[in-house]
Amino acid sequence: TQTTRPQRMLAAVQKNATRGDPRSVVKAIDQFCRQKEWAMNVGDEKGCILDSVVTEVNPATVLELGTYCGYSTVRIASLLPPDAKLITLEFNPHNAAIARQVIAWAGLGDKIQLVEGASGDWIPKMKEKFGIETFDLVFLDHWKDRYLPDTKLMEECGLLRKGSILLADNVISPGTPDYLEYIRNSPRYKSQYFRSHLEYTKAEDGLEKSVFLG
Ligand SMILES: CNc1ncnc2c1ncn2[C@@H]1O[C@H](/C=C/CNC(=O)c2cc(-c3ccc(F)cc3)cc(O)c2O)[C@H](F)[C@H]1O
Ligand SMILES: [Mg+2]
Repeated sequence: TQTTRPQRMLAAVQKNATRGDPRSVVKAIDQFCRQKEWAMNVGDEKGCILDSVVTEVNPATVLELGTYCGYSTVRIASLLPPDAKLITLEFNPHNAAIARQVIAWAGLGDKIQLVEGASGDWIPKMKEKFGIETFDLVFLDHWKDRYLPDTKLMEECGLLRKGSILLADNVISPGTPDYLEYIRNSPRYKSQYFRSHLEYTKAEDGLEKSVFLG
């Protein structure tokens, strides 16, 4: 029977990456996507920008919206300090099942909490379910028309503090026009665009980094 792309991506990790070595997992996925099949991971070029933001913020609490197969989850978690926690939300059960295995292969299971469910349902429960006060870093990479409503929801739920960083993928391709318009014009954020390319292609894309000013 036919396999899915996430299943083929996981097979590439299990074949080419070393257990317990997150960077080899990242490398195996990038190689798969360059040589075999394109997939919507943040990728190696934008991934370097992601790495530099994670390293600069050195977050104790991270929220990722949209796990997919866990590429950016592993990339972020591999750079976190010892007691840091990363919560990643994924509402497609098949994607979640693949991502759990990618995360396990990388040996990062104790740093990452993958929650199978929708951001809209889980953002309001972060405090009561996970004892999270606020997030130091949020990586937005789920449905592009949900970036803005979920950002407003995080504000309303008090999950952002003065200095919290939002990092949004795909603000050019596929694009998140309503989010960009809001975040760049709101007096509550200071934003910066990091120009790059759509993963594994020459098309333009970039990451928008925004600091919540409180
Ligand atoms: C809405 N709330 C959600 N809660 C939990 N998990 C969710 C939620 N919404 C989606 N998910 C989960 O998050 C993932 C969705 C990622 C969507 N990503 C993209 O579409 C995306 C698209 C391109 C792209 C660019 C050009 C082109 F020609 C074709 C594609 C590039 C990118 O880097 C992307 O990230 C996952 F699949 C979904 O189950
Ligand atoms: Mg993306």
